[in-house]
Amino acid sequence: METAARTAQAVIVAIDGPSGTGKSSTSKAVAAQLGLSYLDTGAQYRAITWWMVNNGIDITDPGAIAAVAGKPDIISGTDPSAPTISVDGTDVAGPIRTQEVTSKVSAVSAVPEVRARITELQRSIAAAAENGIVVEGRDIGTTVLPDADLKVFLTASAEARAARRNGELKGKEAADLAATKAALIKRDAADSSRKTSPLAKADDAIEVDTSDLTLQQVIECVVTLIEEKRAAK
Ligand SMILES: Nc1ncnc2c1ncn2[C@@H]1O[C@H](COP(=O)(O)OP(=O)(O)O)[C@@H](O)[C@H]1O
Ligand SMILES: Nc1ccn([C@H]2C[C@H](O)[C@@H](COP(=O)(O)OP(=O)(O)O)O2)c(=O)n1
Repeated sequence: METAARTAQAVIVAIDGPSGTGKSSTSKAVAAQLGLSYLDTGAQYRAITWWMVNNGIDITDPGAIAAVAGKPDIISGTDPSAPTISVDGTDVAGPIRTQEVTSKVSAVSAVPEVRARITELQRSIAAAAENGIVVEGRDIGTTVLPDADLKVFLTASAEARAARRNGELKGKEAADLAATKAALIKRDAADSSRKTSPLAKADDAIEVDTSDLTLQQVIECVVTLIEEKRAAK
């Protein structure tokens, strides 16, 4: 895919970190405030996982996953005020957030053929973003966009992350704090220990612990870091 002609102020921002550290909320708000595109790469891995489940693929069999990894057509809308995700023309924004998909996404996203496919998609979306883009995930700074202008790695205590996730689930699905925390820790361990592009902080990423910060403080911190990068360009 061709690289779009970029505006002078275009910046590529990579935001990585484990679940519940504030990647999505921060990235969306920062992108909206600065007029950048926004890409939720976790939603893409969730979308391919949803497709595997929906098509009866045995997700305990990496060979079976690899064989069909190229089949689903995944399209991400990158407007931060209304991000979208579809698979083969179906809007899957809701179905990709179920506990079933959440419990299976680490296994699917560990398969190298899945990562190669989704990484290529992510790079072409970033290359087409004329005004720049905020891309959030697990391996953006290390693997997908190693030349990003700014890399941020968000962290937070498991307690803070579980409490945030439970706040979202309340009323929808059973929300037991200990169970949420255990599931988060299990997913972090799987995502950090896989062979192909695991969850990791890039050497040149700036680490921000969000445990005791409000969302607004994290947003302001990232906006300031981007403005510093833009001024130095
Ligand atoms: N600094 C923060 N303080 C309190 N709540 C936060 C903070 N950052 C995010 N949240 C809330 O925590 C939940 C998870 O945030 P999200 O952005 O989805 O994290 P991630 O994308 O890293 O999984 C959301 O409900 C969000 O509003
Ligand atoms: N760049 C990425 C982004 C997500 N993944 C995988 C691993 C994650 O557990 C799942 C889901 O990511 P997502 O960001 O939606 O998860 P949370 O919002 O943090 O719960 O996808 C990945 O392997 N690489």
